[in-house]
Amino acid sequence: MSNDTTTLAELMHRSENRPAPAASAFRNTAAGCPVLLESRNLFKTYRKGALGVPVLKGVDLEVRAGELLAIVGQSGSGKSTLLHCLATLDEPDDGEVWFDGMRVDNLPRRGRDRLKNRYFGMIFQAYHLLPELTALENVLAPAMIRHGVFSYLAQKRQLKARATELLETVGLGHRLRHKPREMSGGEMQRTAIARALMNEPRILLADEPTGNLDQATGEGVLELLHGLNGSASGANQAERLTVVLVTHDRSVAAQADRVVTLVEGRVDNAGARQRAEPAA
Ligand SMILES: Nc1ncnc2c1ncn2[C@@H]1O[C@H](COP(=O)(O)OP(=O)(O)OP(=O)(O)O)[C@@H](O)[C@H]1O
Repeated sequence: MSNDTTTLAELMHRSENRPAPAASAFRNTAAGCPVLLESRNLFKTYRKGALGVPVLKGVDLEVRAGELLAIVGQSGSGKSTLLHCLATLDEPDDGEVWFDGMRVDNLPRRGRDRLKNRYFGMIFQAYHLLPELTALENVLAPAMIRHGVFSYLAQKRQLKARATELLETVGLGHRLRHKPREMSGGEMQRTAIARALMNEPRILLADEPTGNLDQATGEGVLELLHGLNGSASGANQAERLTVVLVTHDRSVAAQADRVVTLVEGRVDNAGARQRAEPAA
């Protein structure tokens, strides 16, 4: 059964049996926004038989709390690989990933699973909903994993109310009992967004969330992500949800606070663009 009061430090300490890093590991940017998620000199090569395909070639990236960061680049430049490494879904060959002042790339599997379930909300191009579950059950799934069976059952009424509210927030109050095959692409992606929010994540990591949607539906999903991030509505930084968005669509990226471009597995610093610092 999960322990909800577990802090990230405890999670790492327990998993690795070593002391939590010093507080100095938590760095601040010039704008006063703490770095929430960070890659340091990340390398990743995919192996195909004797052949190696180097995909990430030393990526340094800082994601600041409260910002909406877009990662762009040509097809094959390594965007999804980088996002997957940041989300600890994939392991880099070299380099480090830090979340909220903790090194997380080297956590054992169980620690990574807890980290993802508790702190990261993932959104994928292909939705990745469970086909046999209704929209409501899909949204509840991360809560079942987080709390464990007995604790989940004990709080089922409250959790169901929260999942229902989230589906209402994404405009799907009328689709609670629909299964994925009974939903449109936009509805499936909205369900996936509600699911990503269920455990109140610190950060949303979205991999081409509009890639399978027509333009109007995609714009609706983006509007939703912007609303969740809160910068467009002027929410103060503490209230904002950090969002990292991988996209090949420049018009999508144009609406982000900051854009990082990958070119053949490296960050193109010359192409960096910043719209505005999120206000402290
Ligand atoms: N599991 C894998 N095994 C082997 N090669 C892979 C694997 N996953 C990705 N690649 C290769 O790594 C490179 C980068 O892939 P990645 O999906 O990160 O790029 P991308 O920038 O997200 O591309 P796209 O915009 O087309 O989705 C590609 O050349 C791809 O073929």
